[in-house]
Amino acid sequence: QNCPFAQRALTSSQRMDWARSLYLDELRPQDLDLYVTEGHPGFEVWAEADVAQPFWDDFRRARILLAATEAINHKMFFDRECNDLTPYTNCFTRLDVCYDTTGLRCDPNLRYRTMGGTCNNLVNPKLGAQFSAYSRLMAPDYHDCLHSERRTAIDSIELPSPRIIGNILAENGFGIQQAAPTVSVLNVFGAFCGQLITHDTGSRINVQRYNFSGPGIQCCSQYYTRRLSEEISHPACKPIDIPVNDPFYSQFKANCLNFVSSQTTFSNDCKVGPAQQSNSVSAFMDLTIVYGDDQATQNRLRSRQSGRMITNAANVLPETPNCRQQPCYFLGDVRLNQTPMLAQWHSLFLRLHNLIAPLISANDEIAYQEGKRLTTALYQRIVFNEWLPIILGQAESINKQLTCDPSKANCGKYNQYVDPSNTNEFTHGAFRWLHAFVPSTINLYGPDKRLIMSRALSDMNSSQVNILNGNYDNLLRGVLNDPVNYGGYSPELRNRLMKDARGMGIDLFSIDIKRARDHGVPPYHTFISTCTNTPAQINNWPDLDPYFTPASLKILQTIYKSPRDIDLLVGVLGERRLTPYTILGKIGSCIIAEQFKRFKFGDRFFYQWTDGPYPFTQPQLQEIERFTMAKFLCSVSNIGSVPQNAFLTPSATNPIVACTSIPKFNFALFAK
Ligand code: HEM
Ligand SMILES: [Ca+2]
Repeated sequence: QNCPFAQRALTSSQRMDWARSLYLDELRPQDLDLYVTEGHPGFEVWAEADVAQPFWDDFRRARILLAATEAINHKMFFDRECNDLTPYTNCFTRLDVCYDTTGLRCDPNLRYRTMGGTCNNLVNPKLGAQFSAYSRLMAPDYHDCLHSERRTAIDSIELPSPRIIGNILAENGFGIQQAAPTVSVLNVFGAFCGQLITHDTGSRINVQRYNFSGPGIQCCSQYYTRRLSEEISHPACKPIDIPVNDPFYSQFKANCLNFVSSQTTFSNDCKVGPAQQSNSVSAFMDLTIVYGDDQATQNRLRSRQSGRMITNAANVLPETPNCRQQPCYFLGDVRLNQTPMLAQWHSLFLRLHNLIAPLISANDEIAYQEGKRLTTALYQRIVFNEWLPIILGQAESINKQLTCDPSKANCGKYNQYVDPSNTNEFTHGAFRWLHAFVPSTINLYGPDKRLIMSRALSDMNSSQVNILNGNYDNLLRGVLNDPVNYGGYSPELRNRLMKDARGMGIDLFSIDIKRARDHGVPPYHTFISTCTNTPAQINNWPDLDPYFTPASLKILQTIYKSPRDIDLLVGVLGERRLTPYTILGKIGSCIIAEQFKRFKFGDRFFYQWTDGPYPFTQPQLQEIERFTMAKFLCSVSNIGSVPQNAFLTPSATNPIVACTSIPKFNFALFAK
């Protein structure tokens, strides 16, 4: 290949200069007061988890690679369409800074998944593994082709502030169309299942000081009255502007919301190019939220007796006093203390594991590994066969081979060329749409359906250990009974999330929109051609008629200058529903279905595969296919009765059934 600039390959000191010019990972000690401290709204988000040294080194080298790309870009090659680099990337591939995947020796016959997801894909053992990059369905849309935020299609001026977009949408219920109330709809329990899958497969982290775990970066002045000037703020700062007349924040005179760019890393093909964000957990649906991504976490969680994992006296989750809100729980994922509903989902799997493991073997190691394998299989089974048909619609889910009956239909097979990574468009775009359906209040009901407690979302996390330890079944009844919220992002999430003592919190909607822009997620219209399989030209507002109702289009026109500007999530929230009963439209369901295809066909250890190194036997597989969420809940709680389909609100078509009428899972088939 002709590499016209090869002789100009960057020396290591030049690369360091560029890295310094970006200045993203080191700060002077005197800048320390720029960090968020306890008591700030959103402290929980900005105070980051520990990152092990080798990953820090990766992050730093990735910045150098990006700096090199930037230098090439400025001096030589990109056009405005970001096209020109592609033919030359091979000239720059081995900048000797990428991690070495050849150093990973994978045993193709290994019976169990590795910690953190390495060696699942034998062609590229890092694909989908902890700390690899989020992948993409489309080329990123950065204004400078590399890392800066997208701008309007019309005059290349900044897009409207996410807060202003949120304020307009809030007045219009976020454009969300109401489902027919006469049928069962997704319940709160089902919404939090989405969050569980999210946390299993994705976790971006903010840029932080190099090799330093502590408070996160602050981009606004104290009390959030203004953004810090660029000279004194951290280069990773991208604060969100709040209008002075904001209906909520004006009472605090707050004009700035903290926002820090995500940590970037090497692209999965290790080539020069635009910024790629790091995913700090394994992207596989392998229950890393329960078992952890690394050996140290796993060791901390195992009891070393009959394969069981440790738990607290109430058999909810292990507790620790060493946390920001004391006491709190711990398990495989650090985010579990966000709400009792999320913690409870973790607890359900912990209980299931502890029920299964001792029945498999008396040998601790065998019981643990086999218990983990079966628990993970049962999780995949309920997500693909019960949860997805509700989210995507039964027909779509079957059509895409996501939901299937292995004894009757062709369920497809593992494909090593399917990239299992989590895509930016899914995690930082479409899948956050369920945030809009989280209710503002959570209710707890006793066995006699009596209301026992009703709590605003923003008041729950500080006392969640009390709530969950004492009210396990009451909380479960609440989330199973109550429907999701159809009014759009609730004020609890838009104003009071992780609030400070004054009651001022952060705005999840603004963060979601800003995050997608920070990650280069392209706007809504770019997905139309791919998702509809027909070339679509979206140049004028009427071109969007097939995708939005006239009322929704009118709102969008008040927000954006061009139909080519619409943030992906805003489009997904407002687009026409596929059927009156689904909560997604064409583009949203297309992006989500594509991701679940990757989670299934890109996972060498997916439970249905019969040709892997260690498949389930036919009788075992048949028993797994008989597992349901209702059976799961009856096995690990004392609620006594459940909605037949536990992800849907009870109704005439989804009656509440007694646990005694549900056949038990035959664990004997799995004994070793
Ligand atoms: C009370 C409920 C919830 C709260 C308070 C919450 C809060 C958050 C926060 C603070 C973030 C990080 C935002 C950022 O800095 O970019 C986040 C990320 C995310 N949330 Fe939620 N969330 C909730 C429920 C859900 C649910 C039900 C879903 C269902 C799909 C969901 C999906 C996601 C996704 C996909 C991400 C991105 C994860 C990643 O980093 O890979 N969340 N959420
Ligand atoms: Ca995982």
